[in-house]
Amino acid sequence: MKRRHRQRPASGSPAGVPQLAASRFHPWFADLAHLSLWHMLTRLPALIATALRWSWKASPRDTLLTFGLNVGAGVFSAAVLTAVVGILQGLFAEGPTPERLQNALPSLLLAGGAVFARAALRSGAIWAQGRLTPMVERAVEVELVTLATATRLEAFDDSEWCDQLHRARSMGTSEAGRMTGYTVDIATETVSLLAVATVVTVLHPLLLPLLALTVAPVGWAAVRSARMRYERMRQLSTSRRLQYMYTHAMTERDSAAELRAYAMRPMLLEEFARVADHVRDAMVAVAARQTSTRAVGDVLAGIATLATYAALVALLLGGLMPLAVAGAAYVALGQGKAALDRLMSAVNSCYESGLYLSDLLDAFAEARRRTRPATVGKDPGPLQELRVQGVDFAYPGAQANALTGVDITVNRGQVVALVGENGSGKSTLATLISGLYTPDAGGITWNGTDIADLAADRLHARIGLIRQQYQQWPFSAERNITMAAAEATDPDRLKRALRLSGADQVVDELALGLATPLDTRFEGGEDLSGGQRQRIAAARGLYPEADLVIADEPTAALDARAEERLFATFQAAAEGAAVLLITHRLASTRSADWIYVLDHGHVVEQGTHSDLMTYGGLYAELYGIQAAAYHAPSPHLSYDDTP
Ligand SMILES: Nc1ncnc2c1ncn2[C@@H]1O[C@H](COP(=O)(O)OP(=O)(O)OP(=O)(O)O)[C@@H](O)[C@H]1O
Repeated sequence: MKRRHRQRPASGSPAGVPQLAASRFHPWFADLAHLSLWHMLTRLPALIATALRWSWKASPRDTLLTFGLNVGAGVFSAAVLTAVVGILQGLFAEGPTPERLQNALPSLLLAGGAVFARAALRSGAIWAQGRLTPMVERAVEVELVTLATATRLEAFDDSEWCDQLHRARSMGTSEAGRMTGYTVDIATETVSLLAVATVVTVLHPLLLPLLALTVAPVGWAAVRSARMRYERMRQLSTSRRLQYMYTHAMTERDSAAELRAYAMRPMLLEEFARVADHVRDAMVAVAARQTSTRAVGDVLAGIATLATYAALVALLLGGLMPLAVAGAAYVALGQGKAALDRLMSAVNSCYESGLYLSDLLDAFAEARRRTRPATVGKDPGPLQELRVQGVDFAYPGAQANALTGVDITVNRGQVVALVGENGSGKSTLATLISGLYTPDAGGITWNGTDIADLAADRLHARIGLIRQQYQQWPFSAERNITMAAAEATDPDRLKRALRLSGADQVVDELALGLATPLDTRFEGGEDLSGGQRQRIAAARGLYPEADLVIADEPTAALDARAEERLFATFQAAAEGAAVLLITHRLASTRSADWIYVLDHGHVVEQGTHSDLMTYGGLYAELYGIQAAAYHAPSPHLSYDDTP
């Protein structure tokens, strides 16, 4: 028996509001809040390489253009700086003014040309990057949905995988696009900084250490302030999740009716206000710390700048540096500081985005691990016999098995019923038989071959599934039944499925008939009643003309006439196929060829209706309870029929 390991709840919920379970949604915030610059710089190359690989995959041409043009623009920035040095040297040289102007003219022309070239390259780079970012986003989004939809169903019962996928979907794909921009910024600013470093070294060897002195506090302050941002995100992530949950519950259509019917508004508003106050207080507290750290950074940067300029003046007064060089150094140091500021910001952002990108790539790898190719395996062939032998199954993280040692057989031409009380394992068994879950022990065979060895796509094509919890897709009524593109629809099969399920009456009442979108968010979209939805779901299961129809509570929402019609359909369907029927309506199991009774995941009884009634066990008891309800005397009505 499996044991569930409960996670300790995360702190961060305001008093009086339920504690949220620990979030795995923002695992990076804690790391980032304690990050050292060195750690960041050592991991950065690998993250940048990953971003470049995706950019290249998305569009080699735009990647080359984006980086080439940006780096080119950085080189022309260096040319501008060199020209400025030339201009200053020309202007501050000895001699009459016209001569000095003439000396400065070539540098002036060079500066003008370089500024023009830089602007042209920047425009080109912005255009190329504007194309590249959506291409990268598209590439990762397509990869994500391609891989996520191929994973096996049980992956979605694992909350760790669901969190990982949610994170990849909501953060990874957008951050992957941004990462390209940050990588470009790092390349551009590195070129600018190298250019400044080269120019100042040429001007005077002492200027390079002075440049380093000026920029060090800027770098320190940038890393500190980023760390505080992460710290704030970490502190608030639980409250933000709570806020999101409450906002969702108070503004969505699904919860709107209950919110009003149960007069939940005051209670929800009060809890929401408590969470909002908590967020506000935390923000205010962090803002104070952030301001003081930023002030320290600014003061240090100011002191360093003053020291640098004092050193420049000292060099100037000591006759160690001509005035023109000092002027150029002043300009260069200012540019170097600005370039480093931008570089540090790009490094921070790139690192953060890179973590989400690596998270996304981990999700890709995890999805591949959880996938079994649908097309690999044998063809199941028409069903003769389906056997479930000694099957055990537990949901991931569940305390107990949902099924233990289950044996059942379904033969072609039979209607086999699964009955049992709530939670006894009927739906789980149906899901295993349809090949969506894999048993932990035992096996399920289709004509003697384990279904794990069959091609999943061909197996699914032979099974018509009417699920207990069916999804109404934001598609037309037709596509909600065929689950395929319009051009792939088989009109005869569609007509048959509509007739057998009773969905024909539903479609007749829709304004646009089969073309009506079953979602009011679409133009002409309509909503269906619970029973109408169930008829559509039944038609979906009957459309494939399958060898095995698995019907899990197919009539729970149907009216008496529709229910009778659907059960008759199953009887008829069984003539050419097999039907596995799960139902609590025991009147309809009387005519089943065989009945299995499940209790706490075990098959506890089996036989025909009369066998089980004679046996006098759980089935007879449940049947008796239902029958008694129909025989019970009523002041207004009296039924003398059994169910
Ligand atoms: N996705 C899931 N993750 C974890 N446990 C699950 C999941 N689905 C079902 N269970 C558990 O497995 C057991 C069997 O559930 P199952 O849905 O198969 O019962 P059932 O017989 O179909 O019930 P009902 O008559 O209410 O539809 C129950 O204890 C249930 O709580």
